[in-house]
Amino acid sequence: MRTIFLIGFMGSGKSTVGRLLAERLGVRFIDTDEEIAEKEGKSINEIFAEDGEAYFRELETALLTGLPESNAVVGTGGGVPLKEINRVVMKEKGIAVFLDAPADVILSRLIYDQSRPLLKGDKDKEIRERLSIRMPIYLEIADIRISTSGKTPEEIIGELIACFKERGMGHTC
Ligand SMILES: Nc1ncnc2c1ncn2[C@@H]1O[C@H](COP(=O)(O)OP(=O)(O)O)[C@@H](O)[C@H]1O
Ligand SMILES: O=C(O)C1=C[C@@H](OP(=O)(O)O)[C@@H](O)[C@H](O)C1
Ligand SMILES: [Mg+2]
Repeated sequence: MRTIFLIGFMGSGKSTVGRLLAERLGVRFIDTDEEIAEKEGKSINEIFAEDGEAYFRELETALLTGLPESNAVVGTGGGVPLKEINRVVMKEKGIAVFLDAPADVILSRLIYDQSRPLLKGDKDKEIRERLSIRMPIYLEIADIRISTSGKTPEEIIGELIACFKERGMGHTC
C-alpha cells in the first residue's frame, strides 16, 4: 500500500481520521505535528512563539522528506501543501486525500481550541481568509476529496475505504 497523506485545513480531522484509518488498515500512523513536537520537546505553540513559523516550516519539510513510501498513513499539518517541495515529496511518495470542510464547520470544531498558533485572534475571520487562499492548493493536489461535514470519523473512513476498493489506490474518486 502506498503512503496515504491526509491534507486539509486545520480542524478538517486529519489527525483524528488518520489515526483511525491507519488502525483500520493495519499500518503505521504518523502525525507531522506530533513528530515535530516530540523531536523539539515543545508544543507547536511554543515552536511558533520561540523559533518562528519559518523554522517550523523547515522542520515540516525535513520530516516529510524522510517519510516512508509505503504502508503508512500521514496526518499532515494544514500548511504542508503550501510549499512546492512538500507537494512534490507527497506526490512522489504516495497519494493525497483531501478532507474537506466549510469554514463554519471548522470554526465549530475549533472554537475552544488553543493549540493552533495561527488561530489566536478573530477565529472566524482567520479561518475564512486562510481557507480561501489554501482551497485551490488543496484541490490541485488532491487525488481524492472527501466532504467531512455532518459525518463521523468512522463514516469518513468507511467512504474512503469504499473509494479505494472501487477505484484502486492512487486514483481520483
Ligand atoms: N468528522 C468529524 N466530526 C466532528 N468533529 C471532528 C471530526 N473530525 C475531527 N473532529 C474534531 O475536530 C477537532 C480537530 O480535529 P483534528 O483531527 O485535530 O483536525 P486536524 O488534524 O485536521 O487539524 C478535534 O476536536 C476532533 O475531535
Ligand atoms: O494550517 C497550518 O498552517 C497549521 C496547522 C496545524 O496542524 P493541523 O492542520 O493538524 O491543525 C499545525 O501544523 C500548525 O498549527 C500550522
Ligand atoms: Mg492535526
